[in-house]
Amino acid sequence: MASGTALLYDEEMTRYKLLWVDPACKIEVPERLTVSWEALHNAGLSGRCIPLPVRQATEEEILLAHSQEYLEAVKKTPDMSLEELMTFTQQYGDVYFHPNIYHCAKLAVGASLQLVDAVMTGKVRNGLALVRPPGHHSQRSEASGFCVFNNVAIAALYAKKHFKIQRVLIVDWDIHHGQGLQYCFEEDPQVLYFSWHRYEHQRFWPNLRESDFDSVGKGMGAGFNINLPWNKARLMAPYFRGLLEHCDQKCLTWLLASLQVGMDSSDYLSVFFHVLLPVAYEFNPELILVSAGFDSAVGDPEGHMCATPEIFGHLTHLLMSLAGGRLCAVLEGGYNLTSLAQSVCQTVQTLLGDPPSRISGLSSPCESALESIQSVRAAHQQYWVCFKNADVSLWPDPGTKCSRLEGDTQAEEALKEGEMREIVWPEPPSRLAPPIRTGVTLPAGLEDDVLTSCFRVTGIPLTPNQVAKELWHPAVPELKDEKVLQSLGDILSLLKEIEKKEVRNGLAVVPNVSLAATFGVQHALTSLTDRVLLVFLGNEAPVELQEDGRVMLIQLCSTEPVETKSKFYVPICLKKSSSDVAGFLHAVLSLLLPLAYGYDPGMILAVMADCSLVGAVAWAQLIGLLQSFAQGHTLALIQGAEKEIIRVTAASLLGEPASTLGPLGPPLSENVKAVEKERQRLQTHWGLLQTTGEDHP
Ligand SMILES: CC(O)(O)CCCCCNCCCN
Ligand SMILES: [Zn+2]
Repeated sequence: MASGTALLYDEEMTRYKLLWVDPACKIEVPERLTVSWEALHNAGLSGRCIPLPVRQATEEEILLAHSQEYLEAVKKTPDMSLEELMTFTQQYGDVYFHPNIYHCAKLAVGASLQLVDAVMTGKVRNGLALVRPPGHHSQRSEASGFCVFNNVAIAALYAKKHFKIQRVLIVDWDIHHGQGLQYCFEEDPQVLYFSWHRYEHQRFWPNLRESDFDSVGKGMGAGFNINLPWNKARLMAPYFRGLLEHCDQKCLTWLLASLQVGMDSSDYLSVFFHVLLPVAYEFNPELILVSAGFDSAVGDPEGHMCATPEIFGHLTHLLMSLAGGRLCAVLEGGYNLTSLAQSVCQTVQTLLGDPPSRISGLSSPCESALESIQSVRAAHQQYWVCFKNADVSLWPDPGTKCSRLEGDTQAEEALKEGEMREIVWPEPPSRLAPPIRTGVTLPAGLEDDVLTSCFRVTGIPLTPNQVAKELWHPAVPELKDEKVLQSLGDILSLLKEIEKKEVRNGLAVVPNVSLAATFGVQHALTSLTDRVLLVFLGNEAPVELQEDGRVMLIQLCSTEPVETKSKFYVPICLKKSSSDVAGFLHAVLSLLLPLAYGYDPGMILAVMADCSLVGAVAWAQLIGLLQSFAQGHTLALIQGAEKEIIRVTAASLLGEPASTLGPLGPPLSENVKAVEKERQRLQTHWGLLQTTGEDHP
């Protein structure tokens, strides 16, 4: 199994810059690379990566995505005078040339291809290419938006050609629409292109009608282009204009705060749960390319978004469950040197396997984001079975100009200038990863190769009255069984190792999983955290739930569950769940993940009481996704000695990417209905469950 994270960087790519005055281009500066590289170095992250040399792309490689005449034209720029460069630049939009930019553009492509080689040959598991110029706006015969060659487009075409892969997912989280990628792959069903971008009903650059959600791809490529437009824009009502003239800095700050209309982490995660991940799992990619633009982070002069840098640690982690973890991230935009550097570090730290930091204060997606989510799901409903049962009342026709009050550019600029001075955000919390990743307690005789890299933990068996004290549980005969008392002692020592931050997560194979789960929850609540998420696969849920919210129980069962009104008890009844992998996944993505992010637990207990409910691969996928939470503090409890389940659980807890679920059939409609019913019931309590705007129930 491949391991290791590649990091590609060459300071040669800092040796070009804007040589004349152009307000549109002044933000694309060499320091973008140097601050990112230095931040990775100072955080001790670059030292944990595998450095790979960049190289110049060959002409043949560039011609995969660009025309000969365009290449010939760009080839002439190194010998051009300043005037000739300015004239040459005029023919394109929002981009600039420099005598050394052709050289750097070849290095940016070459770095991307080196990364694809290393990942596809298994030399590394994943990696990041820190490059400039960026690429996702450049087209076959045209430079655009600071881009000269389309790094990620060439990487995808190169991967298809040299590694014979047939399904590449491109995730473009840059705040601008990568129209160059859309044009390149819109008829290609082998490359699924997903982009979110500021759109504001076509008022935001590059102001293209085809950046809207109804551009779904063409011909054979229909369904393989997903645009998620962000349409909320600051409403510069004319009466603000008057106010501005009398506005001092304080009032400007207040005004900005009330206008701060960028999207935040709740919006981003909702799009992952309800749009990108369902399609990505159904597409079942063999490789993930990320057009990693960080102008979608807070503080960026282009993006004006509110999501703080740690969100990129989560977005990266959620994507690492796909394609067997083969993920190549290539830098695109990002112009606030502080949030750019922090976001790059968050991304690399997750690629290295460190647990994402807890994200608190998530709420629900804003109304505008819900409109976009609903519109995209409706537009793609005919192409992806995961949206088959989505509420389809299509949002206003695409491309409608919302009745926005026209912006007042002078005031808008004033706001922006003022705004840039005002935005501050907390440093991302440090993400300590304990020295030992996985502790394991299991009955003797269950040796297995993967378990050797776990840390064996054996506790002192509990005495019956110790249990009576620790366990608010009616005394049951099992509590006399010395195997049970031993396993409770083992769990106690595992939890203590986690509590002491010696161990990140743990696996216990137990004789009685219900007692173990009850004991684990109660001990975690007394010594580790005030919120435990218990994910229980089996029909008899162990714990009585106090409605105080200190435990959230998500129970996957096969028999009709009890009716419940509780917002902390979520029974998910799935029929034939072991064969309906798509139904299981739908429950995980549209219900379990949003709930867990909204609940923000300090500990996760993942309990497999009944091995027949889901297959080993689906369970391993779940264990991987659950490590997004609680700084990776996951305790898996398994009853019985299903060797395959034990092995995949340990492998996933150790950070091995779960193997892919393979092509997914349509989910059983009764299972989708059961999940949708729960989602409807709970979405007023847990906002991340929402997928539609208010007006459309
Ligand atoms: C890689 C990238 O997507 O970040 C490039 C964005 C280009 C933006 C051009 N317009 C700039 C207008 C200045 N206010
Ligand atoms: Zn951008």
